[in-house]
Amino acid sequence: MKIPFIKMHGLGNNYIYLDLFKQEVEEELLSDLAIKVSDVNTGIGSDGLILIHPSDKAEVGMRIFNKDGSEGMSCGNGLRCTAKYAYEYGIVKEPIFHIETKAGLVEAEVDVQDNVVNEIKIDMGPPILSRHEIPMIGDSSEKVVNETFLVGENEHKITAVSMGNPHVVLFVEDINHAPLYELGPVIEKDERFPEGVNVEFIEVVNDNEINFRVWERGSGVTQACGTGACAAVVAATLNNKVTKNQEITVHLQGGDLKIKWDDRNHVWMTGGAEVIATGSFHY
Ligand SMILES: N[C@@H](CCC[C@H](N)C(=O)O)C(=O)O
Repeated sequence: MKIPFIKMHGLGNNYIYLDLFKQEVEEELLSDLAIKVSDVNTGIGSDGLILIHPSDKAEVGMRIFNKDGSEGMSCGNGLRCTAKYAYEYGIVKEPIFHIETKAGLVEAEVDVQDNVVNEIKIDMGPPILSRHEIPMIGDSSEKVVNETFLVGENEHKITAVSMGNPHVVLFVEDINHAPLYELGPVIEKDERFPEGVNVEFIEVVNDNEINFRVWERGSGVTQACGTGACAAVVAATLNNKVTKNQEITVHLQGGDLKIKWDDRNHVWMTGGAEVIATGSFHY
């Protein structure tokens, strides 16, 4: 079977995208297909698979599968790439439209010059802060802010935020020494997070800037995570390290995102998206 695809990235967070407006792929194949296309040696090489699909709730829908074949609920970088594709390939005609994800609807606005989408702003909606909704095991339904979290005998301080998908944020002094590979995979699979968790390390540079690294649930280290950058700004605000309702530049490994948690409790993400290649995957 030959499956037409487009490969796109948002700040280096790269996925194989399938346009389900033009083709059908059986549901039972999707998890395995994500694993196969992501393999850098025997596949195309990517952080996972994203489906751009017709929706009865919005102009366009998006589903994300991680590298290990697990399905995520949302993907910030994937949303910007989906928005770019939807506009440039004529699925939508207006610059403001909605995208359906498993976590709900988001609003996208594309900035277009000469029919090319340069920048995309997404209203990611309100962050979810109650422990049970993240979900994280524990007695109270309070927010998880600067909570002591034991890994073996070592104490860490965590803040947990869901942007439709679960994130845990840890503050570090120096981003270049963040224990990504040591703590990332351990916290991702910790039993206190029944659905697993994405793990972010952030260094607050000043009131307007954050340095960021991520270990993603189901994909490991990636160059960027859009929902993670939103969670990072929410966590930094909850810990009084940045001010609410102002735009924060998040420096990810693959580039910068502008994130704002506004007074209406919505998180806004603004950044770019790029096409890498098109082709057919032989499955
Ligand atoms: N890279 C994404 C998030 C992808 C899903 C995540 N790994 C999960 O399982 O929740 C982003 O840009 O947000």
